[in-house]
Amino acid sequence: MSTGRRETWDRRCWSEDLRHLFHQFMKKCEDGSWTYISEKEMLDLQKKASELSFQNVKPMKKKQFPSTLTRNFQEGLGFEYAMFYNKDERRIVCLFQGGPLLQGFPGLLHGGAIVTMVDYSISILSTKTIGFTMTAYINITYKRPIPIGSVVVINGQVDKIEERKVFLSSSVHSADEKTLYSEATSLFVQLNLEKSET
Ligand SMILES: CCCCCCCC(=O)SCCNC(=O)CCNC(=O)[C@H](O)C(C)(C)COP(=O)(O)OP(=O)(O)OC[C@H]1O[C@@H](n2cnc3c(N)ncnc32)[C@H](O)[C@@H]1OP(=O)(O)O
Repeated sequence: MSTGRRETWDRRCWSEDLRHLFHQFMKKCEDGSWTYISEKEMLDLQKKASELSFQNVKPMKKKQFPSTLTRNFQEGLGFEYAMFYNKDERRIVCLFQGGPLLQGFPGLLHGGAIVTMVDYSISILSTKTIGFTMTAYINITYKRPIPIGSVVVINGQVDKIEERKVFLSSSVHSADEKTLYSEATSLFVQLNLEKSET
């Protein structure tokens, strides 16, 4: 099934900064330490998630699952991002450019949009680390406001795994790494599908 979106490097709405960082990370993928998480992989994850049955939620009918929140905006107006995964280091990097529909204070990104992108990035990391998980909590500290249209780098890492619990920390920096915008700590819990199906 098509996402209706082209792969990221085709997007005209990307700023020069985002394109530059994207190509830097694609270079890091050449030795296999990092992998780019493609639109197809994102879509496959979303599709698999839609087929799960847990907490009395019935699986969705095949071919009737919507995109995740972050892909439901017209190109350039909402969440523009690309993610890279480092399996050995249990890390994820999300290059993120927030568009005008994500505005809070005039000219600045809404805090809800920022935490959405952080949460989604680390949910991909925790899911790739131990299987499907949900956010139990995410504690975010906003240190500096993020201008609409600027490019930020979200770094997420797994700090600790205790059975079904994955503890993660994350940060949001400017592309030049000089400004720390936000920091977060979070717990994701692996879905207990057996328990929820009973
Ligand atoms: C592929 C697409 C992915 C996109 C996902 C994007 C990320 C999201 O938006 S997820 C949506 C937001 N999150 C939610 O809606 C989750 C709502 N909460 C829940 O459903 C449940 O509380 C859930 C699944 C987190 C945990 O429930 P359950 O599986 O029954 O676990 P439960 O047995 O209660 O707890 C397991 C362990 O976690 C701990 N735990 C659970 N919640 C918390 C919490 N909030 N704080 C601290 N510890 C917690 C428990 O204490 C327990 O620890 P231990 O094993 O040491 O005793």
